Amino acid sequence: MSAQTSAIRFDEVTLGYGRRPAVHHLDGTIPAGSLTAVVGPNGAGKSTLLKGIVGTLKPLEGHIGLNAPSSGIAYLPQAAEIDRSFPLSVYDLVAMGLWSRSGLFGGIARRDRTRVDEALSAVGLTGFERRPISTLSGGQMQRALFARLLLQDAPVILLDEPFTAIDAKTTADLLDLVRRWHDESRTVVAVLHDLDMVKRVFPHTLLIAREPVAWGRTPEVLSPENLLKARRMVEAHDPHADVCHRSVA
Ligand SMILES: Nc1ncnc2c1ncn2[C@@H]1O[C@H](COP(=O)(O)OP(=O)(O)OP(=O)(O)O)[C@@H](O)[C@H]1O
Repeated sequence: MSAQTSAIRFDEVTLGYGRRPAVHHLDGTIPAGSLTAVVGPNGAGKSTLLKGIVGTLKPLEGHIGLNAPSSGIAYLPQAAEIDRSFPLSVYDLVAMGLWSRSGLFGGIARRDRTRVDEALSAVGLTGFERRPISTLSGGQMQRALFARLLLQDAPVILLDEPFTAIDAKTTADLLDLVRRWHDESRTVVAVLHDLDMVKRVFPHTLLIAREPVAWGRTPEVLSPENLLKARRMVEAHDPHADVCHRSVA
């Protein structure tokens, strides 16, 4: 897949809640097959950005173009947004990854059962099939959610803080899956706070602080000057500001 093909394109996008912008002046592309980290201080708009790409949040202004149908996006929200009290077994949670192909009532064929078993094995959860998800540890739950992503088989994968409060072994195992997706030329975008991990694993980074601060190759983006600028921009942000109509430079 050509690195020049765009998977996601932002045209002067503003995303927000009500009329309050959370992210604005977003203009640029995420190339197909790229592995991009989204970093920035708390409240910088990282989760908002992913919601805009998934389509659960419509832009207040501008346009987000996807080079794939919305069913071609697999999205892992922050752990806090996932309701684990829902009475669901690990097997059923993971098998939900097949819905985009089988449909809600399509039933699971024998071949699909093998695929669910393989996904569970790939994340080290063989033997957990019948466990209610409410009984899983945080790390086991994250493994199950990655197994579901595996089955979704999507060309674009969005991960919101996938390794927060996850131990080193689980993080290493799940990072291997991220690398595998990248090797398979999928487009992966992950919101992360661990800058050492970003430098080690993610070739491209978008640093945001309510608007892009820097976007490009990770070593240049994560300069001390850019990180300081991002922190200051978030601190200086006026939470009551309305949509701003700055013209594009
Ligand atoms: N549902 C909502 N309604 C109103 N405001 C919201 C909503 N969700 C987020 N915000 C606000 O939008 C801004 C950006 O939030 P967002 O969650 O995107 O930041 P973030 O960079 O992901 O932060 P963190 O690193 O803390 O997860 C914040 O000021 C937040 O309070």
